[in-house]
Amino acid sequence: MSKFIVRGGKRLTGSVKVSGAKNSVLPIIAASLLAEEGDSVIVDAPPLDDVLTISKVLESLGAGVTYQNDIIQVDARNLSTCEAPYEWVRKMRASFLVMGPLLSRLGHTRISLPGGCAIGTRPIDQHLKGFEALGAEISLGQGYIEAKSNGRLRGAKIYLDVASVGATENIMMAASLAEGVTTIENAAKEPEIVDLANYLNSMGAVVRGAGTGVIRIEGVERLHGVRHHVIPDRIEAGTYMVAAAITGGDVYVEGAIVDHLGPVIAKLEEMGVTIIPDENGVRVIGDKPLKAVDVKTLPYPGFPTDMQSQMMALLLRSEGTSVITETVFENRFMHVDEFQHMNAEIKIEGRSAIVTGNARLTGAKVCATDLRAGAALILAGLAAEGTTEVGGTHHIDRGYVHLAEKLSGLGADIWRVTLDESPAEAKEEASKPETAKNAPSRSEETKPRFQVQIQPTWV
Ligand SMILES: CC(=O)N[C@H]1[C@@H](OP(=O)(O)OP(=O)(O)OC[C@H]2O[C@@H](n3ccc(=O)[nH]c3=O)[C@H](O)[C@@H]2O)O[C@H](CO)[C@@H](O)[C@@H]1O
Ligand SMILES: C=C(OP(=O)(O)O)C(=O)O
Repeated sequence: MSKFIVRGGKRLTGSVKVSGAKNSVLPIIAASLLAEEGDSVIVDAPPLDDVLTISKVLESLGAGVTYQNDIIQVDARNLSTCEAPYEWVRKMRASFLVMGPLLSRLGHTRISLPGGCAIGTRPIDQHLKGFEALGAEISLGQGYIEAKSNGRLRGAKIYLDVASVGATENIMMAASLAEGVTTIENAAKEPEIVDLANYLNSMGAVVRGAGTGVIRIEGVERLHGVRHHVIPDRIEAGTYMVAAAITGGDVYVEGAIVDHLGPVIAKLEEMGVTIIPDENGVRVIGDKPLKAVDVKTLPYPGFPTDMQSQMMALLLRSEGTSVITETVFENRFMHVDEFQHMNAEIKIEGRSAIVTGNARLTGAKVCATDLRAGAALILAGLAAEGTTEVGGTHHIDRGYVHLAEKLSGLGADIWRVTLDESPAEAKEEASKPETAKNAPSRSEETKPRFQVQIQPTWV
């Protein structure tokens, strides 16, 4: 077990490079299961724990997976089973994204039910509704979902009750090998959907309209492996933009795609942060007092729920009172309690949080309740007086590549320590994959973690 130690008060300056997008690479790796010929080569794959998890799911299905220098290579020519085991699916909800590819390629799949998590119950009814519309028979039992089709899936018109990112992706992948045309109405429009559609199209699929509310997929008989570059992570980019603003700094976020960050940039500008975009990234300068603003999370192109907690950290430092309304997940204010340990004044009223600005944040021992909450606590720590200790680092490792290193590179006083384990933690450690278990001590995050831990068994 480890934690991040942050000593606040440093103004961040310099340049930080954004890694490949977690939420793109996960469905793209899953989609590689559709390639019956050739290897899939995925470039700019970030070395994250979630990437390891989905790779392990693919290996458990019989695919060959190697990882080196941010490139994942998948050989899915010969799959040995259609069953994705609990052991890996339980670690990460996005593992469920293998269901669409397996169903359409093999006509049968059995996957452990993904659980709820700290941010909400996260049902999968829209995924299943889509598979059923394509002709699959779905059954549930013993914690598993089974889907079977009699021959090829058949194209259908599917209206999603919620514009779910995962359901749109799963249905797009399943429909790519179906017979005939599928249309997804009220589809999610996130940039990661467009990245997946581009990937599928270069594999030989015919997907049109990704990025709009209606996606049309013309099924084909076979797909093949291709080389693909993953888009930069807009949430990681947004997190560093907030890091610059919260420390009154001047940071160039290299690789940030301005078009993907519209609502984040709009809110930062409304607060008085200076944003200077160019073709390779965006410069963020916190040179003025911060104004309070209201924020409402929405599906893309609205303000991303994955930036809500980081924005809350920043609003704590603004002049005035702000209201944050979370409309995407029903339980995504768990970080409020943790912020309160740092002297923040925040009141929850239904789906809104009333954030009192001008907080004199003080360092405290806090715990990441989910991935973005962890990042937000670190951001608050950067602006707090004294030392903040952020536990629950396994959440942060799911989605941020070398977070402490990147922030240190900007002048932050942050490092990582390994703690002695209690018996319960040792048990949890024992259930981790061998590669992670045998990892060298993470006494300080000075080395690329993923390569140290994972490469030996993957390559
Ligand atoms: C790996 C990945 O890409 N994760 C992202 C993805 O998660 P994920 O794909 O799980 O999120 P969804 O877009 O599916 O969820 C959005 C909302 O729809 C609901 N819902 C979803 C599916 C369903 O079948 N029924 C249903 O009711 C969810 O409970 C939630 O309230 O989009 C979220 C919303 O932008 C982001 O926070 C996550 O970072
Ligand atoms: C909620 C997130 O991811 P996931 O859907 O993988 O849990 C996130 O990236 O903030």
